[in-house]
Amino acid sequence: MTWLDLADDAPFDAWTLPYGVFSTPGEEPRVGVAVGSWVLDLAPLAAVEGLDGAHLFAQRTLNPFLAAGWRAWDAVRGWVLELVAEEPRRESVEPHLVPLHDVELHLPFAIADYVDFYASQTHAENVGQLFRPDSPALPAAWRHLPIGYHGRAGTVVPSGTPIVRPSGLRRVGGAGSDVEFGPSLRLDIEAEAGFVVGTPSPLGSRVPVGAFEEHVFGMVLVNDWSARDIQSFEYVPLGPFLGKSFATSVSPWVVPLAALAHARVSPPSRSPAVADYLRDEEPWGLDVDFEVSWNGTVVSRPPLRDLYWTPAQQLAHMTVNGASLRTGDLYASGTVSGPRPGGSGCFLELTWNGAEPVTLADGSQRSFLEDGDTVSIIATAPGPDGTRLRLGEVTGAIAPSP
Ligand SMILES: O=C(O)/C=C/C(=O)CC(=O)CC(=O)O
Ligand SMILES: [Ca+2]
Ligand SMILES: [Mg+2]
Repeated sequence: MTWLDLADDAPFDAWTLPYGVFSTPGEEPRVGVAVGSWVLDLAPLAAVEGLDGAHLFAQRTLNPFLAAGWRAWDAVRGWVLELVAEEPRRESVEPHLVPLHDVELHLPFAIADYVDFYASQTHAENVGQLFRPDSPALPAAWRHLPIGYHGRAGTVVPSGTPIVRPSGLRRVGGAGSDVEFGPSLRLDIEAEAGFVVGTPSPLGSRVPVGAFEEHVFGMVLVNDWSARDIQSFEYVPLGPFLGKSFATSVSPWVVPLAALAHARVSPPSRSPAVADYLRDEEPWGLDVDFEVSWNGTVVSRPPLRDLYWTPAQQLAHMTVNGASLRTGDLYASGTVSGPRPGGSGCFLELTWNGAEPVTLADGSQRSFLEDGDTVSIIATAPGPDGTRLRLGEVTGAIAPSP
């Protein structure tokens, strides 16, 4: 399938071909595609090949390429697939392969708006029980529409950025205790899939479920860091605010939707029947498996396939009121927690709000994040011919409160 010599443990294969922004010492950041253990430097290669639109790659963000639309995305992916598949191209391609370990990776696109959903039924039921023990586990609207909130686009950071422990007002001793200001004592993660909008839509128009592939370019891995103590004190009635806006990490490589063709599955059946604008004819459930490591110990494997609302429905919902889309909009699935044990997408659920700490490989116990802790989230999905694709990694370490 490729003339490249790909090690079994290489970060990527010759099919996923994710896009990112990289730089080498002394050179400007620019667009590349990851293949095996290399980055394909697209701008000079496109220039050599006389490709239309080579300028889209000599850029510090993916946004110009994202804005070029789905025909351009398809054409460039087709070209890159040829480059790595056809032996006669080897001579012209090889000079433009940069070893991944020699590059610095940047935020891949300038984030326009950031939305976060709440689409995992298991997660919503668990958080409902923990935060609102006297109410039904699922909010009344949950099965009718994909519940979400608007996050803070300016604090979306690339994988590897240190996460400074946030401070805020919270009740240290639980319900009824005094309100105190200080560093969060319940700092958590949320493993999510993020979807990247390429093609914008005008204000006042709706994007139907069926137009998902025309507007959304691809997927990133997201860690929506969450300060549970700050969040649970502040969130009624407007939802998450400072408990989540301090940082959201994304993986540096954007996996095009086209690479996920073999991962598509039917979403779970829904009852009651969904409103017309949310009806999905094409299955956009995704069989992506996440793996969450805490200081190197794998603590959970959340599955995306059970997500109640697909990214296609989330896009239709975000725009049904006429809200416009912009190139670079990011919307995340919501915490991915599977219905079976071992599938928790956050530590709030994994440790049942700290009541059931986990033991890491070094023997230490954890309920929430301590300073110096590192969390890494990776994901895989089915690829062509029974292969398993690696979809990258999002990682971050906790820095102490200043
Ligand atoms: O139910 C709540 O009050 C809060 C829920 C969350 O913290 C989850 C959230 O950010 C959305 C998600 O990731 O599923
Ligand atoms: Ca979230
Ligand atoms: Mg966040």
